[in-house]
Amino acid sequence: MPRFAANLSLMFNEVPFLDRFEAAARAGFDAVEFLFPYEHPPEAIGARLRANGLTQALFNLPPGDFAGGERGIAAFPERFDELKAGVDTALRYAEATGVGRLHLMAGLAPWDDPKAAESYRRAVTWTAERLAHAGLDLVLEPINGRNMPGYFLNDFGRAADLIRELALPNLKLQFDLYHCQILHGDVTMRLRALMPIIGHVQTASVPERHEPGTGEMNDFFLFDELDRLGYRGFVGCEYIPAADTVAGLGWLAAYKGSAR
Ligand SMILES: O=C(O)C(=O)CO
Repeated sequence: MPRFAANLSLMFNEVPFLDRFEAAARAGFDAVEFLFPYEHPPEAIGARLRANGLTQALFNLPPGDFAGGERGIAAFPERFDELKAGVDTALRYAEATGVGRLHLMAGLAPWDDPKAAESYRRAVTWTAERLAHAGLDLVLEPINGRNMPGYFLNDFGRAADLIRELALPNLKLQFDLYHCQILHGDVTMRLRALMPIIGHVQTASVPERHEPGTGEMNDFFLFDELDRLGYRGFVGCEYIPAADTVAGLGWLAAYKGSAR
């Protein structure tokens, strides 16, 4: 059975961020992920992880002004120095949390803009090499345009091509089952084709981005498929609970009960 990580940016919003670690552990999770930790000191995050026996599965590198609408800066050549400083910041959090992989967001820019494309390649290469020295993977995630209009990396094939072309050993794909279904469909076949380069998986129901098992996909089949394909990483539960987070965890109990 895959190892599920609660996404603390979307789940357990009933309590303040730092209290979500305990809430996730009490609900039965042994791993967590979140978008950004940067409003809290690294030591505070590390302490919550340790106090609750949790593993940090993933978080994102600094994305620019997220509250102001930015969704990453890697595609902007004039932001390269800021990106490099952000990597240093993220590495302090990586050390405090023991995380094994970080996600680099691209930004809102057209894929066919040559300046954006060149900037993205340079940022990805530089960041992956920097993270390699710290023993970390870098993951890239295609994101659908309904949730993030104008996002640069909005195609799984393009992401896979870039990862294969750069051929950096610690550069991998973040495969969100939800984004894949919305962007392309045929999720199982894409999992099979891309498994050798997948470094992290996320899940949510389609179309509402709620609990797995509540939408158009057979999420349990996909979780079983991850096992069949030998995936040993985490599955981040990056979904918006339909109501109360804990009340909505019936899907996890049902899946655990059905899994061999
Ligand atoms: O928006 C998403 O799906 C993300 O995972 C951003 O990191």
